[in-house]
Amino acid sequence: MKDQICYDDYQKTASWLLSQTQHRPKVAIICGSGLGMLADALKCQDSFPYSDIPGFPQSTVQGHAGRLVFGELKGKTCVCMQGRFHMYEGHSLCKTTFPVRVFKLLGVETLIVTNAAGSLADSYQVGDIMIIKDHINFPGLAGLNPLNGPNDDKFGPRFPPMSGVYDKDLRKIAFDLCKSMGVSQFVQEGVYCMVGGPNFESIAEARLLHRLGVDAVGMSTAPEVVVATHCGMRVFGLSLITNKVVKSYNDTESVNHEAVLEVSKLRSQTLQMLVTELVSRMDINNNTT
Ligand SMILES: O=P(O)(O)O[C@@H]1C[C@H](O)[C@@H](CO)O1
Ligand code: HPA
Repeated sequence: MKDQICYDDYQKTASWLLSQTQHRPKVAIICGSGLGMLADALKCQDSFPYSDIPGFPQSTVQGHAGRLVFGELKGKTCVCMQGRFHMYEGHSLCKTTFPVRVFKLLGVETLIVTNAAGSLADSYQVGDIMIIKDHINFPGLAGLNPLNGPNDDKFGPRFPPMSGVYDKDLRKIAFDLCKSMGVSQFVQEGVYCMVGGPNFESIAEARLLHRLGVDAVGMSTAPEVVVATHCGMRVFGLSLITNKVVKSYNDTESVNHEAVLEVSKLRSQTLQMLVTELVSRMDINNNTT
């Protein structure tokens, strides 16, 4: 896939998908590392390996199956990415966010992003679910932004605001749902920070992020959210805290990807239930043909 992607490229992929499925999703869900089971809750599935979808990038990370799944969650039509694209895989940011613009052209209005993340906040525990209140896009601050290059006005403005991006109403609904599900003791709300990866943080880096007010750190999400916001989508995000980031030179533990995937499994049912109930409460105009 080429690095400069134009409107026609997104359009071709969207048209192909619309010709292959009757589903017309209003909600898109991106599954984080080890969180692909979110798609298992979809009823009446049509699924497509990324390798079969014209123009789609390919997933290379363990825990990211590489399948686009269409289906219904409690009667609401959704499309779910089982596997996302990360900058550290060698994809340009245009490629990592390619599906988001395709979703826009499919008619998607709300994007739900999920990820596995390490916690910096001292009060967080492994297995906590963090409702994302805001993000720090470190690569973005350093000039690595998926919106770099000529702006396509068909998608959105040259200088999109990024304040208030994570929808307040959806966050409130999610909180209330967690209370009614009896899981609020391990639900947090906080700031997610994207770093480039693929290495985990050094202790000095972890301390820097902690001082900056970061609650959880990961290697994705921010570029997808920037592109979704640019094209006018509503955004909701969840981080699953899979590890505590090592902040002390006395700490002998270290993180690894396998441990991240193990913790993801542990909370899979709760996350699935939360996302399903959240979607079922969304005010969306379903039209499924
Ligand atoms: O796709 P996400 O952000 O959930 O993946 C996280 C960040 C790295 O890709 C990986 C590290 O274990 O998990
Ligand atoms: N750091 C960065 N990304 C991550 C982590 C982490 O500790 N855990 C899961 N993804």
